[in-house]
Amino acid sequence: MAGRGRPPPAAFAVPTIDVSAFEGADATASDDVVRRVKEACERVGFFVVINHGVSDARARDAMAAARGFFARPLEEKMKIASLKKGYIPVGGCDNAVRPTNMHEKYSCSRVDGVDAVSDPYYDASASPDAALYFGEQNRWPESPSGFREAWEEYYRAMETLASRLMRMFALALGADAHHFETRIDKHVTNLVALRYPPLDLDLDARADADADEGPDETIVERVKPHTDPTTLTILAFETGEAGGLQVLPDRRGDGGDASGSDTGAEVDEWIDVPSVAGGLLVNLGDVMRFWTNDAWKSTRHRVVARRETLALDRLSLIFFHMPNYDAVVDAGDFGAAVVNDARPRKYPAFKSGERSHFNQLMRDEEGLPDRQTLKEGTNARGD
Ligand SMILES: O=C(O)CCC(=O)C(=O)O
Ligand SMILES: [Fe+2]
Repeated sequence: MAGRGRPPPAAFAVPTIDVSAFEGADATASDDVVRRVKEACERVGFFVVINHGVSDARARDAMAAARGFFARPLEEKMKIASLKKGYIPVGGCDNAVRPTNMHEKYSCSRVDGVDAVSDPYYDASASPDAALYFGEQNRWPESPSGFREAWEEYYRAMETLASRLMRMFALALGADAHHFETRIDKHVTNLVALRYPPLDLDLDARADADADEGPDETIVERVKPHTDPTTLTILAFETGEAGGLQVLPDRRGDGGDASGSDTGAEVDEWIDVPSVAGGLLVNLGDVMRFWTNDAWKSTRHRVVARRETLALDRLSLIFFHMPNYDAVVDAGDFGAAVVNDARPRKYPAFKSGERSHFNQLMRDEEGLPDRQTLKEGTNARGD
């Protein structure tokens, strides 16, 4: 998939960042990791991390467990059906971002700490917010055996990695490394497995034989263009390859090039996400975009199948990191680093939960058929 068409200008390529030196003995090397992460966040909002501290086996085991679960009979899977925490079959829910006939899904939320009912934050009877996030328990498949353990371990590994990334972000924004700690220590993150079955479609019947630079009829969107509502999202792919995941860098505004050159104005093409052995793909979501007053990108992405990948049975494992639902997202936290004469303040502070994927309020206010859907050329994201 990579290598189709022209390579993206360097400013928009998805970089690979070795994060092993972060918080290590060599302060200069650690600073360098932060500098590279900052650059990626400003330019493209996507990067691949390597030497991230999550063993390959963790991801492999969680993937294998998901694959094993999806292979179970439908009646068995439906025993743990749930829109929020559990199974959704192919065709099982109305979702404008992910066409529902193109995937089945399993998800869980927090695996530790949520039983602390003495803390009203977790007590579903204490507030509508608590009920929204903690009114339902995770639903674990009975088979394959070891599913729950594999997922819990992976979830914890993702929590650790997300916290590390958030420390990098804090430093990159000129704040104390622990700035986000009290805003994410009760996070409401979902871990989601999406299985996209092979598609039985005849693309040639839809378009001319030459599909290479072709119009949209030559591809099928397994996931439509959207931004994530998250702080950050961490993706792993079963084959190690992104398999059709593409990004559309934002060419509005400052174009993403810190040098002020015009590369930003040139890109209007979807860019294939590179495959990097042992890498995990990280992207910023809307929460970080709001938190940085648009200095950082929450970049549109989608998943496509082309003729040669229609038969691919694709599996992705996605950690949609969301802060505490009561965390205040305020660009003022970072002072002149993100709010200055050249970049006047765009958003009032808001509580993270007001814009989360479980919350339908913004969707209505923004007139969206789906809260994640972006309409070209409009302020559909609430700005
Ligand atoms: O499955 C994937 O690779 C990405 C899906 C995605 O972007 C999403 O669900 O937000
Ligand atoms: Fe996404």
